Amino acid sequence: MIDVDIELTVRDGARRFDLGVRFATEAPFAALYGPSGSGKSLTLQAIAGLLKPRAGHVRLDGRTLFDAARGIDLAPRERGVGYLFQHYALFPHLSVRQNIGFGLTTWRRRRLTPAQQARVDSLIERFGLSAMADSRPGVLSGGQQQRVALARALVREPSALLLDEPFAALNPMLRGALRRELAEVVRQARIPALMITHDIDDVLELADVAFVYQDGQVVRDVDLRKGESRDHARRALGDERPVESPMRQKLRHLLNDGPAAG
Ligand SMILES: Nc1ncnc2c1ncn2[C@@H]1O[C@H](COP(=O)(O)OP(=O)(O)OP(=O)(O)O)[C@@H](O)[C@H]1O
Repeated sequence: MIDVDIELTVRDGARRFDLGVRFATEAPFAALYGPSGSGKSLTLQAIAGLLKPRAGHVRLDGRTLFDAARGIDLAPRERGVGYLFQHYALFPHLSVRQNIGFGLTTWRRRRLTPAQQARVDSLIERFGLSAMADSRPGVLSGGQQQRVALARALVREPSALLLDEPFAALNPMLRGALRRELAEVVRQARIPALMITHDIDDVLELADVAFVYQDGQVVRDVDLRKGESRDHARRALGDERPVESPMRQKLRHLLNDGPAAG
């Protein structure tokens, strides 16, 4: 269960941006959907504790991470959330193994305990990264880099996963396959995920519920589990593009995802 109700303002010279959003859901996979610059990343940063709202609260599974009125503001490390950054933010000078283990180290203690090392190894195996565990991120494909970033986000056994445009760095050919992979990882980890995206197909393929952003506010929420048609969901999400013909849809699936079933 994630419950967010926050107000914050950021300034950049004479420019200011006001964010005032409120949403709550028990859905395992929620999306924050909206145009560029509408406040999605600021929301994720506030949930992770990287930005401090001036008012409101953030609750996760009944735990209060932030509450302005009660003076609660947990440090990012204490919040128990995994963060997958846009473009992954892997350390180029560290190996895959060191990147994954990084979240478990501190300034004072750089070496992992045997138990922590075992956890890193199990993630390396689970994500199919054994052959490249000692390689640096620069030599990996986009999909492999995403897996390293996901393993790093999960290494501290978080109670929620925050995903900032998880497919932004990938070419369209890879997106379909990696959406399925991400869905499987989130299902296996049994923790709720909150994903931000401005790609409507990410929402339609992955999310149970979507909160639609506009100018720093949530203007609509859309329940995608109702079993209504994709076209209906598209319209509810505010997608004005003309509806795709079945032939074009099939072509797009063939191009992105390989042969369609049936
Ligand atoms: N640290 C900051 N200081 C000042 N302004 C900021 C800061 N971070 C974001 N902004 C501004 O706040 C607004 C919302 O930014 P945000 O990154 O949340 O948008 P977004 O919906 O995530 O967009 P995108 O999909 O492009 O990532 C933008 O106008 C942005 O320029």
